[in-house]
Amino acid sequence: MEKSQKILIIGAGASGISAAQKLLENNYQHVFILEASNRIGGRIHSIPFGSTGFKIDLGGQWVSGENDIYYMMKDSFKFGDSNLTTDRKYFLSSDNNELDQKKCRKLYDLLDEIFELEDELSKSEETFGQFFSRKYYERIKSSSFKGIDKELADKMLHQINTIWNAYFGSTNLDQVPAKYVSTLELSEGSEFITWRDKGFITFLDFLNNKLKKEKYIDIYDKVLFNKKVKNIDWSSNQATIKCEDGSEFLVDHVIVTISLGCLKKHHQTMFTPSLPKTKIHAIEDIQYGVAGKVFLEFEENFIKKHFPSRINQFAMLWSEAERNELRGTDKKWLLGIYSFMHVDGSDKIIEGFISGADILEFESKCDEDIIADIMWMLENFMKKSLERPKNIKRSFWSTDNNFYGVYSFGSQGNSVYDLAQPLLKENKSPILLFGGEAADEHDSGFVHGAMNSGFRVAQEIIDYYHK
Ligand SMILES: Cc1cc2nc3c(=O)[nH]c(=O)nc-3n(C[C@H](O)[C@H](O)[C@H](O)COP(=O)(O)OP(=O)(O)OC[C@H]3O[C@@H](n4cnc5c(N)ncnc54)[C@H](O)[C@@H]3O)c2cc1C
Repeated sequence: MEKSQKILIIGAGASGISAAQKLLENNYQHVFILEASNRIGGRIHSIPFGSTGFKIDLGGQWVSGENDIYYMMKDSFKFGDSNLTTDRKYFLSSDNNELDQKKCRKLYDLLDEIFELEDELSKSEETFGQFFSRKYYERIKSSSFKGIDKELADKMLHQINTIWNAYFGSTNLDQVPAKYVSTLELSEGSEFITWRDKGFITFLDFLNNKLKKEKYIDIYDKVLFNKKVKNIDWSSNQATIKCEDGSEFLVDHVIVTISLGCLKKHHQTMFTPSLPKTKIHAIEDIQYGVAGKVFLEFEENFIKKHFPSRINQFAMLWSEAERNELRGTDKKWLLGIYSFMHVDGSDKIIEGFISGADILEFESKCDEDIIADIMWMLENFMKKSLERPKNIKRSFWSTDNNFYGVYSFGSQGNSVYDLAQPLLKENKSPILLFGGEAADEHDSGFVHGAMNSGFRVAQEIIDYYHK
């Protein structure tokens, strides 16, 4: 049975494509997507890089554990694994001393150990920054850490903080409540399952191909590109959507999947009438983070050439004095790089993941300056002159006004639930529905959270008509 209701989805990211797939699969014929940019994927952005055409991911990259995406695709796609384990990570210091890697790894492992204190985290009134550093210094007083000097411990704490900040998108771990961390659910299996040379876009292509096979419908044909929505008038029984280019649409249901960053920035002008107080409170309460990535392609396998065998990731440990010195310069963004890692399936590309506070500095510099800063740092830490990369590619999530950042974090109380609630007309018809990663109660921040939020909003419409 074909269903005639007009459904408009705003945003062609993982959430919007998943919502469209489910609705089209359920015979809703009049489904279309307005997308502000000229591409599918949103915060999934897989692009060919370097001389081999290998696809890197500037946004969502790893399937984090054996989650719903993994199970959906494991029989049809051969996943890889980045194997970013502690025993394959190498730590560098800029003074002349070779660091004792065993000691470094022992300290580094506290990253997971303290994270696993779920019960204590859930009862704590501290920020995660306070909780983590308190536990960290308590732990290293124990006899098993005998012989580890304070300076090394301080350097490692900075490295671990950088990783956590990149993970949450925070600029400072005092933004993250300890309680919130206790609510995070990790799936079984590696957190770094990869798409090898294909990129995360493979997942959206998979959803599309599934529908093409079942219903002969191409979801991508349903996307209208370069349509930036300016206003959604939901005062009548149907909603009127106005785009920046002057086009207008009259529909029965609107599914909003734009990033929390966009909602924070635009909700006041985007909705007529304004959103209810609980929704606004949720938008303001859930935090939205920043982070970045830089990919470098070298002539040779950089890690293999300069590090012991089996190493696939290296990190810079900065002393407090070095950090203070760098903070006064335009190179301060380097302090946010938590490591450079190999990219599964490519020998010549390395990837740096950058957290926080100085991301705007990173995004505002030109490629040549970014390379110069990185080479300055690497030569300083590795104490030799190094070959320059032949290609660079990096992300600009924070300054891109279709995103304003990377992912949501730190919600407290009922905010995610409130954000996810549909807004109903008097006849109980859900006129405004809210998807997007930030509106997923279990896995916000992740692609599988975005996917599930898309399936959820589609189901809300299906259920309404089913009743
Ligand atoms: C650097 C980075 C690394 C990440 N790493 C991982 C990872 O390894 N694993 C993982 O699972 N997740 C990761 N994520 C998170 C994951 O990518 C996102 O949670 C997910 O892709 C979000 O999907 P979405 O559909 O909710 O939103 P989006 O992908 O943001 O989709 C929303 C779409 O709306 C469009 N839009 C915005 N405003 C308007 C408007 N006014 N009108 C019309 N269209 C508009 C945007 O252009 C966008 O295409 C990462 C994200 C980033 C940025």
